[in-house]
Amino acid sequence: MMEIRGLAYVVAESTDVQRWSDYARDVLGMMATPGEGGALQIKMDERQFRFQVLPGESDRYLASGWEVANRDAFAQALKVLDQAKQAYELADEALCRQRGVQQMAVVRDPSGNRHEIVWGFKSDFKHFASPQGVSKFITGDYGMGHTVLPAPDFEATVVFARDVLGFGLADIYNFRPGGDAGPVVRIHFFHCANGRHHSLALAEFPVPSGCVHVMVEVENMPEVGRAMDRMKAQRVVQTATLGQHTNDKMISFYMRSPSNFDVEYGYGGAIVDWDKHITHEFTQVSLWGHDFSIARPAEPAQAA
Ligand SMILES: Cc1ccc(O)c(O)c1CC[C@@H]1C(=O)CC[C@]2(C)C(=O)CC[C@@H]12
Ligand SMILES: [Fe+2]
Repeated sequence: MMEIRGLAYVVAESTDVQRWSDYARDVLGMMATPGEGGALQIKMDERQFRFQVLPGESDRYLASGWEVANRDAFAQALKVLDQAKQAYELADEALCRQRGVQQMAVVRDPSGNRHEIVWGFKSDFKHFASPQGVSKFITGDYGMGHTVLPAPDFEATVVFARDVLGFGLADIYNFRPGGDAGPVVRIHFFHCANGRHHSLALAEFPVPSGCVHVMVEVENMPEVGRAMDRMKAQRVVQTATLGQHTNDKMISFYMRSPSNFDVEYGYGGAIVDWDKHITHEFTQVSLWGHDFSIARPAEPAQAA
């Protein structure tokens, strides 16, 4: 078994790193500092970064960083990859230095998403002091949050998440974008070895930016409200209204990021005891709120 402890970081590509820097500081309330080779380090806790933004030709999501506990757990992860006959690359020293880790194995899932399995993060443990006075982000043992990735090759990608990366299925949502009678788009929510309800979700549709959204969590409701005010003040596009999810009970809103995936900004995510959890299918996205239609283009008119 591979034992992933949490989502360590995400990597994005940007044609305008300054825009990401402004977004991180002015909207997310995180610290942004220039790193090596024009990379931007976005800090939300005692780690050097949780978002790494690389200058490039496009505005998209590049990779998810998954952390195992130590060298032994990493060796075990490589054993799992070998046994699964899963192709992987060990990152060279330069890449390990850029991400600030001891070792990294890079794999692509069947839908083409890049996963970086890492151990041994490097940090100066510099205090996180939010430029917007955000009290704190919920990270630590729970990882930095969750990521929702496109999985057009759904069956194979779900098997990869479960049998290769070792994620457990928390619950299932069969999304019917066209209404109750319409076709089903599956979304599976996966947990790793922490109490966060999901660290990864796989959605059965392609996404040009490479990611549906990344969720970050703050410690109280006022911080969510204040983030909404900053989103408005900076004219960032909101993609869903405030609401509360049925599965993880998170109260959150959604907005666009400069790399064209969304950021879900939330509070109050449930902490799950996996020995007691029962996997199920839920049929409502939210207990209240979460209007995703605010940013969706209108249905194209039927051709005559
Ligand atoms: C359903 C759900 C539970 C917990 C979450 O953290 C969460 O983000 C979601 C929503 C998943 C999904 C999405 O992110 C993109 C827009 C989607 C497909 C919808 O329009 C409904 C469900 C949404
Ligand atoms: Fe989410």
